[in-house]
Amino acid sequence: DLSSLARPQALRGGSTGALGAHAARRRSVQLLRPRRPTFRCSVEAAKQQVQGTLAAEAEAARKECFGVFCTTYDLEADEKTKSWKKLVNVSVSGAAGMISNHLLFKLASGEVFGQDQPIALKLLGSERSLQALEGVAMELEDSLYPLLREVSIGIDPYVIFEDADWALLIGAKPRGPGVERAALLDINGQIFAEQGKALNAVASRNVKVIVVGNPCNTNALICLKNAPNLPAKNFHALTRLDENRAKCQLALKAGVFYDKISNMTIWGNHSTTQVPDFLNAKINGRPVKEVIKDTKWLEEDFTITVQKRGGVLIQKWGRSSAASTAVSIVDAMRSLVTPTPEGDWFSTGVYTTGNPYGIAEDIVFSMPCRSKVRFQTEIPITFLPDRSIIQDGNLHYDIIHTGRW
Ligand SMILES: NC(=O)C1=CN([C@@H]2O[C@H](COP(=O)(O)OP(=O)(O)OC[C@H]3O[C@@H](n4cnc5c(N)ncnc54)[C@H](OP(=O)(O)O)[C@@H]3O)[C@@H](O)[C@H]2O)C=CC1
Ligand SMILES: O=C([O-])CC(=O)C(=O)O
Repeated sequence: DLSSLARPQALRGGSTGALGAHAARRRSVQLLRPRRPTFRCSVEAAKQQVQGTLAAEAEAARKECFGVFCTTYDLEADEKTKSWKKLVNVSVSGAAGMISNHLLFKLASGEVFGQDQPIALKLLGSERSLQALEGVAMELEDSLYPLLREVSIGIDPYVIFEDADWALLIGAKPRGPGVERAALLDINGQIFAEQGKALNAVASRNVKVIVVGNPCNTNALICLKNAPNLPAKNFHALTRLDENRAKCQLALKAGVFYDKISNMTIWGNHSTTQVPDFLNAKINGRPVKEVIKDTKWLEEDFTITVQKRGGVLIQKWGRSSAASTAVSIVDAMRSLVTPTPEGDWFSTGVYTTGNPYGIAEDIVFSMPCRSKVRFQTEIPITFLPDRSIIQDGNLHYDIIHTGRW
């Protein structure tokens, strides 16, 4: 039914309607399927009953899909796409914010999942950001990413997190100059309680959650505690930016390119209390202390530089890191879905229960992890503490990833 395909664009109006029609042709619709049924929470359903207007219908249509992304397609009918994997649903909160503005385009380009993985982006905003969110979705339309098959925008986490395979929880107030991240807890904590409940209710049972909004360790804990039906091991607090910063500083001091730095652990919180572990890190496969003889620099300057890097950046730029954070989210996701190179590891904030390091139970704490991918389907990531790999004080914590990536 072509009329139902065109309808959401016509209702939304504006110049993207024409682009939608163009893109529908470009994608050469071979097989038409009915549109997916619209999921509405009871509040929204009640609102629409009361209003009963075209505007409400347009709103509902817009929450389901956006513009050109309402076009139906059949990947199997096209030679180029028929070997592609099943669509992956990625929900992103704070989607109109600075970090997302970098991240969404990386996700859509295939940087994380590869060139045979089509993707649906479900973007969560708020009343205040809905216009901006439309702008973001329009830019995604205009980018013509072949892998980006669906985009929906909305303000209800119960809608946007439905069937999410990944939830990237970015939406939260950032700090300003001179403020510690922990001070954001009063404002931001509640967001993650609500979003945890929503994930618990509607996300894929195997959803992987990366909490970015600060203070991210505590927010991740709040989130997982509100999602008791999801595996706690699937929740992560983003400390990959700290790992990347630490690698950069070691490379700078050693005079090597940063790809020579490995085994970099960030222990603890994404805060000024974190411990970037130079004792177990390596440069060209050698312990850092064999390469960098300046112990004072390692023990004092290096640690403080990494701990305070975010704050210094805010002082200089007037706002917090956005592009490098987006890069680190991509790195963190890629590390979860690809086998970690032999002997190396990466850092992520994980739920500590059952950890092999003696870290207090029942918190979210960054530690070294490894990922093993076995290409099986729909089996959750499992953390298996493996004491046999603990050598020479190089502790790490295995993630056996058996998802479909
Ligand atoms: N873990 C890490 O390594 C890093 C974490 N961060 C954190 O990520 C978060 C997002 O940063 P960034 O994208 O730069 O921020 P932006 O201000 O650009 O966007 C944040 C989004 O969060 C939403 N939000 C929810 N509540 C509030 C609030 N009370 N005040 C303002 N915005 C709110 C807004 O979206 P809407 O209106 O749609 O809800 C807004 O668009 C921050 O908490 C920041 O501290 C930043 C860098 C690194
Ligand atoms: O410093 C901030 O507030 C933002 C952030 O978490 C970082 O850049 O590490």
